[in-house]
Amino acid sequence: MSTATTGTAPAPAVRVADAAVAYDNAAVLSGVSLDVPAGETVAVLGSNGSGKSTLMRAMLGLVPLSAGSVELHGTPLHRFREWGRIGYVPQRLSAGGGVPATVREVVASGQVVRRRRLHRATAGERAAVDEALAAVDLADRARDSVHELSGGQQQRVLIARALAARPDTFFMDEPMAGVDAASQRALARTVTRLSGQGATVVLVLHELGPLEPLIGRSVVLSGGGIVHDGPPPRPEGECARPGHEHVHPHADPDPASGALPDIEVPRRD
Ligand SMILES: Nc1ncnc2c1ncn2[C@@H]1O[C@H](COP(=O)(O)OP(=O)(O)OP(=O)(O)O)[C@@H](O)[C@H]1O
Repeated sequence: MSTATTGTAPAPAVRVADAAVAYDNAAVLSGVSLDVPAGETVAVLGSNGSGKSTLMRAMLGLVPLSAGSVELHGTPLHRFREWGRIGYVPQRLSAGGGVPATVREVVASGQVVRRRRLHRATAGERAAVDEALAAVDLADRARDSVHELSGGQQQRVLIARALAARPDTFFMDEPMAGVDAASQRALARTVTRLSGQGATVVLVLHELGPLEPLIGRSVVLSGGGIVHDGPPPRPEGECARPGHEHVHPHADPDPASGALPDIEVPRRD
């Protein structure tokens, strides 16, 4: 596995430099810059429509930049070829045109990018699929159609699909959305394990939830740009009470960093 280097320091897993994205000429992001060092776990937070998914999709070249650049592991996106290193968990399972697919088939499809050409799965690949299914507690549903699964279970299938290719850099877009509490804890354990193994994990989240102990850095989007990049804002006092559902930077220990807006985080049940 190669990692491009600049001098002696390894290249960041992700480098976004002065990036802008517009849909139909309407700016969604502008002047966004951030580095995610290899091995780091970062949460991207922000209110609905603040551009979290757009930023993640831009990091993967799934939406075009109108300005700026993105590098993955030191390589400009347009030249990046090591897609086997990348595991992407999109926000939700696409309808898929009603094509019947078993849970196992969908999970195994995550390995296609690893394969040079179509061939029967090797024992190692089958083992990786079994491992991924076990990691999300769906081993007993492997033969079922994904369409029979609940939304939360389908989300776990997407996570298993990303795990099956054994990438080292994960992009997860709201992996907790619509996932029951037990699955959320299982996912938190999975992310903890990946992080412990040195993986880079970029998560779009509405709230930190069970992932909170893992998140040392949060990037908060608002008004098309980054308004906070550092330790996650911690709720205190009134805002720490159960049912209080927003994340915002409270007493800022560093007055020089300026005032930061409240970030409303709606509950998603
Ligand atoms: N394909 C698209 N075409 C046009 N506008 C889009 C498209 N995708 C997103 N947008 C708009 O861009 C803005 C940012 O959307 P995005 O999904 O990135 O935000 P988000 O922070 O991930 O929101 P949410 O928390 O609701 O998922 C929104 O105003 C959205 O309506």
